[in-house]
Amino acid sequence: MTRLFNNPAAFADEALEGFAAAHRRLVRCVPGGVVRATATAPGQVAVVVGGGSGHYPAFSGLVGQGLAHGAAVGNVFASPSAQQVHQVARAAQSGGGVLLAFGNYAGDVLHFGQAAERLTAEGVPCATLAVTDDVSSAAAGESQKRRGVAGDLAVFKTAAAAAEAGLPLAEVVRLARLANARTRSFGIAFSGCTLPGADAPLFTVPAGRMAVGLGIHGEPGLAERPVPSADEAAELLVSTLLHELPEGVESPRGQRAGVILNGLGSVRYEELFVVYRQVARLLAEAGVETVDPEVGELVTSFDMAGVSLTLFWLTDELEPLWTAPADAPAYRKGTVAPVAAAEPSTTGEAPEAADPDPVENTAVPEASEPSRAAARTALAALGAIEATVRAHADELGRIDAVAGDGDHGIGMRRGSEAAHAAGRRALERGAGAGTLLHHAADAWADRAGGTSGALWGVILRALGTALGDTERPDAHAVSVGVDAAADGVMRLGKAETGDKTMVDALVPFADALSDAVGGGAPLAAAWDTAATAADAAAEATAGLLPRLGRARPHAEKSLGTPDAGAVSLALIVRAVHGALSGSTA
Ligand SMILES: Nc1ncnc2c1ncn2[C@@H]1O[C@H](COP(=O)(O)OP(=O)(O)O)[C@@H](O)[C@H]1O
Ligand SMILES: O=C(COP(=O)(O)O)[C@@H](O)CO
Repeated sequence: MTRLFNNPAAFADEALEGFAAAHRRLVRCVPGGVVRATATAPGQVAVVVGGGSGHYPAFSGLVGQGLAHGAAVGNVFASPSAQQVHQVARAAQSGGGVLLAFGNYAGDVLHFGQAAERLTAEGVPCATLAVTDDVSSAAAGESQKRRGVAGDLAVFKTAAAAAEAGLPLAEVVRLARLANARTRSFGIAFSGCTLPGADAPLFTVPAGRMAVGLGIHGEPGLAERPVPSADEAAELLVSTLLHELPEGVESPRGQRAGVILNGLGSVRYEELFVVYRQVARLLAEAGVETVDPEVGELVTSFDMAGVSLTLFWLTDELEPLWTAPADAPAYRKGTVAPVAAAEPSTTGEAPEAADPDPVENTAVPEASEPSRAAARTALAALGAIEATVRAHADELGRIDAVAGDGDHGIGMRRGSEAAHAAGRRALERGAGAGTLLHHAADAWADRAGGTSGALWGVILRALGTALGDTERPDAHAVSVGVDAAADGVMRLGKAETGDKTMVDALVPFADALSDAVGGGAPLAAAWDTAATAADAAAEATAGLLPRLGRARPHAEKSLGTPDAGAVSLALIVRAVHGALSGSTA
């Protein structure tokens, strides 16, 4: 239970503010997250990590000498936005290029990927790496689908120590990839976590049982077993990881391994040590030499009662990177060489150099009167979207919690509120429909983060591009925009119909709209027909098994429950129909 909070929606921002105030010697806040407060050598590669809040010390607590140069910090259990990642990377980089490293989650992959594209286009060499250490989240042959959990630390530490040693970006990336390929984690849980403001945990485990194969976002485990003794828990963790050795490790005997026994949030340190006692014995029996083991909370999930074990199979070149000194708020090792506090100039960018507010600082292109009239309708539609998302936020969170992380309502609410506010400011400045929707798109993606934030940004941007600022948009233009939105979502998210995502509501909606418009129906009537199709299609996702995203490892659990993103899309297009019916567009 998270007991101390003010406004749950502000929890992540307020926690970050307090964290930075407590660790001023080591970190400083920049828009989007934190960077080192200490100077970085010019030309050094910057390792920028990040992810959602709720996992402390991941990710902000791992920023400091010998560890990350910056962390982009998202909302609770939601990836930071591309804009946040970009801002943190600009502030952290010092001329040697940037490695963006994060756990392999859909939202992180989308947003860090977009930020990387933007940095590269600006001339900052940039690479990305998604950590995939969780053996329970996909089979060994599909390791690229695995989630990133406590093995994040092994990969981040390797990359950062390589950067600190002055290696160029290509070498830092190679070593970080090698570390990822040789890191495996597995966990168990006794109870789920409760998000700030929520009145129930994201999952529960019956008394006397434990969940096996946990995630770090309150995803339920993949199986249940009786609660073991500490020694039996150690046996399960060790045997599972020894069962799946990485390529290049034929047998555990004679190997050297970094070890992380990680508490997920409410397992006490003494309990961890009792378990570690047996972990160490079993590894020794198997002939594994442990190197600098870590026992403590390294990647948490609020107050979740759980434990995970990570083995980082070392090589001669990885071991010195694992044992290298570091000084971060939540991770200290050895003694780092003293360095001066960072001057804005040593980070390559002034810390205040945030991306300008797109609405306040971008010239609003001239728009025709018919397009400004359409912009008023678009704003009314954004208002209707905000209202319907607010009214259904709890329900969307509950649907998402069945097999996902329960944050869909929170993210959609943040995004829709920001989009409506940005649209209002754009209209006040005389924007046409296209520009208004572009501003709303950027605001949604930036404020919401997460998978749906990136995808709703794509939807609104595609619509804005189709409507433009000069013509009076007709039903055909709107339908073309919706088709482009569906194409854009599938291109970015790589989901197809049948994967149990929002695509399963968006594509039928786009097709039905296009058919009705092609048949001569006026926009409001065509939209009505299409919204009905989207509703039916969203309901029908209850019968699908997820093949992508957070829910995929829990496919069976999600059977019988519709996809949260498909449901929110159907609710939204129904609400927009109300706004269109009242307009002359
Ligand atoms: N690759 C994808 N393509 C399209 N939609 C996706 C994809 N992955 C997930 N989604 C949609 O995103 C929804 C979850 O959104 P959100 O709560 O923001 O996710 P997360 O917390 O996983 O980032 C899912 O219900 C699904 O509809
Ligand atoms: O939840 C996280 C990011 O994944 P999403 O797919 O955006 O939910 C985050 O906590 C781990 O980085």
